[in-house]
Amino acid sequence: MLCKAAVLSAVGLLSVLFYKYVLEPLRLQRKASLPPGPPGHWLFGNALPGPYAYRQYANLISEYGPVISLRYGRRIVCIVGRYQAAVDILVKHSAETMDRPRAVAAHEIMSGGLRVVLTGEGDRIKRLRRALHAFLQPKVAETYKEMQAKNARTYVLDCYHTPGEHMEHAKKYAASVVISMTYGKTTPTSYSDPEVQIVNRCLRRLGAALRPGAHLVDTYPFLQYIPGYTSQLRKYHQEELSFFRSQIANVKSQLARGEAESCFAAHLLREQQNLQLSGDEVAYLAGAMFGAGSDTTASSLAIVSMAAALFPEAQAKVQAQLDQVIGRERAPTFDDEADLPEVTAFFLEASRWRPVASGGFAHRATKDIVWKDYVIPVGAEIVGNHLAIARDPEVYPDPETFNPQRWLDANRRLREDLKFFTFGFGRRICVGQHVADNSLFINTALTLWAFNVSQNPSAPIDPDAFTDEALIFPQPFSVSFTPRIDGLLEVLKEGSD
Ligand code: HEM
Repeated sequence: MLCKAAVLSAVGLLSVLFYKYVLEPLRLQRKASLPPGPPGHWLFGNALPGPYAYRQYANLISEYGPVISLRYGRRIVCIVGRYQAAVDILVKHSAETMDRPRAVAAHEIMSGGLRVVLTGEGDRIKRLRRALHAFLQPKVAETYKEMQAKNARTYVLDCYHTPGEHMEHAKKYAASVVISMTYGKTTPTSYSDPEVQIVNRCLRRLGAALRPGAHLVDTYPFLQYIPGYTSQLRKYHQEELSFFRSQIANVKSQLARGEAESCFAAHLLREQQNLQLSGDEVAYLAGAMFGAGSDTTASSLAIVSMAAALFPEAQAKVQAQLDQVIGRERAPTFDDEADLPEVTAFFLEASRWRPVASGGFAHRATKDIVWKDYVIPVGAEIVGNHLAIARDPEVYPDPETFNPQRWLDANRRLREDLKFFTFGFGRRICVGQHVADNSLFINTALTLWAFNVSQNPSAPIDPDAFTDEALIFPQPFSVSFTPRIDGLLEVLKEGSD
């Protein structure tokens, strides 16, 4: 009797697996309405892309059209690679594309389901984003400007003293700003600080877990129930959680002593009831700020320096405006922003030329989405490929050329009608975009005002040498920072008093 039941359960299980992993992929394969894409194996679908996937996808967009579809086993992935298609699919359908695909290893196990950037549609993401908005919306972002300007001056001084370490200085700037905002730490944060090293270790593990094909449990979630199979991933989660909890505990005791600086963690603790957040949601939300805001900003600053060195004529145009508006007796500040459209145009173009989130972050369709003659089926992953969109020749003519002037109108003012998706799409757009834009403005203005940034003739820059990660970073490169201001150190010091 027992034996018969066991056989029946085994047959039942095999039928379910056969349907899920053989019949369902075939059904999806036959769906004539999917956007076009390269042919794949009848059962397994397309081969995983290998290194520099974001470049390969951008090439497929040039070959097959603005939206392509690929199939990896049961997963359908649609890549959106042109501006208007991104507006049509990811902006106009933002309610149906705000979900994230399931990430068993990276999110459910390694992050305990708590990491904001990987959280799917539902009540939790609404609560988390509401809490983030309250702290990062444009009006509140204004209040960080003074701290950002102070750190930007330190960045310029650091580049002056040790130009060979300019990328470390960019990382120090970004880490200092985000840690000051999050935990209220006011002293500069070095990348070698133990706390930063712990967060970076966790982020590296996360990045590795997010690589397609990294963990079999993502394809076969039932594996997580095999005792011991995911114990390493669970250990990583415990390590990260206890670190995030310890940071919150520090702020809690500062609050109890009445010594807490005004910061995101203090705000979350004070408003925890209203925001309806659990203790661990608070810990992870604060911890996630570093992951989301640090390397993104640091990489963007390094790309600005790279572009300045590679394109001296574009740099000179910004400096001409800086000389005219600011002169050389004082340093630019946030108050000058409206009068310095060349500065903004320069960093907007740098962010388009080498988009930090080149591959884009995956969204997931919660309904069938009709686009032109195609249907993106419910459950499909939708990824806006920033690199391909940045190369859309209809929106950015001559897209390979670095040309900040494309962002300005005939009156040399910033164009209202030209946009790029540096910060992503729809209801998952980056919540830190205002803080990030402020960082880019003040650092670009101060750096190009203070220095002529140039290539080192003995070490020419390779403009394509970038890391192969979810957030791309330039490979180390050398630049010279030649002061253009007499008494630079004194002028910088005067403004900061
Ligand atoms: C130049 C710097 C930055 C860039 C290029 C950038 C880019 C992005 C992108 C592309 C996304 C994903 C959007 C999508 O899914 O479509 C994102 C999400 C996010 N960003 Fe940023 N970001 C930057 C700075 C920051 C900063 C400074 C913070 C916080 C202080 C921040 C916090 C976040 C958070 C919390 C999310 C997750 C939002 C969600 O999944 O709902 N970012 N960012």
